[in-house]
Amino acid sequence: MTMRLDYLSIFPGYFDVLDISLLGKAVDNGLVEVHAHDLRDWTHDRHRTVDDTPCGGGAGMVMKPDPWGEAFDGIIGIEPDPSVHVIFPTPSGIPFTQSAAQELSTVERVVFCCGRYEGIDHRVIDYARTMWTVHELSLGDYVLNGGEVAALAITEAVVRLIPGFMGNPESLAEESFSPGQERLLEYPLFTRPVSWRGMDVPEVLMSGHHGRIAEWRREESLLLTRDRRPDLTD
Ligand SMILES: Nc1cc(-c2ccc3ccn(Cc4ccccc4)c3c2)n[nH]1
Repeated sequence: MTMRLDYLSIFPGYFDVLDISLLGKAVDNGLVEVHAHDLRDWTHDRHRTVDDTPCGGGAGMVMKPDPWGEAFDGIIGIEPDPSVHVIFPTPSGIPFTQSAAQELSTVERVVFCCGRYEGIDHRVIDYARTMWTVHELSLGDYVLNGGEVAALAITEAVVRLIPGFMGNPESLAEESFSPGQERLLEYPLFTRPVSWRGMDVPEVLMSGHHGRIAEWRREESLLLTRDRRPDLTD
């Protein structure tokens, strides 16, 4: 199946990068179809206005609902369709996780709504919820200037899980946060040269003793996880 990805933003150029590298390959082999749209194409005033002052006062500007509604009508349609997944990256969203990426990788159509300013008029999200399957997602507890970078990160996490996308799917299965993997951080990786600037690859990895190597890797993962992500060891 081909996944269709749409991006609505006042900076559609952010998504030119999707034509490069692995994602570009996914586009070439028909796994995904990418369409970026400029929200200002659905404005009608001379200044192509997309924002206004917040009702109730407060700092900054809020994105007007009208352009979003007209863009939805033009890009998605006016009939409800729960098979369409609409994603609003937002600092107040639920944390985006690998399991959410896993679920989204089976969806046929995803529309990213990338806000700017202080955010989007809430009626836009409320309207979208009456029409499609909506996800308000946060990338983490840090503040971005808009939804575009979050949309790119979510896209990469999702598209790489589409069957047929990654050359060797077994490498996906081994990754941290993959289903079935207990949530451990990745052990340290090494490759040739064996000695580099006075530092050697741990001998066990050169021993050819697969049992000992697996044991060393597990121990390293446990130590790293306990040290950096005690929250994962609950
Ligand atoms: N995880 C995550 C997501 C975002 C995010 C997503 C979309 C938007 C749209 C406007 N902003 C700017 C903003 C900054 C602070 C408070 C409110 C809005 C956004 C930030 N930041 N961090």
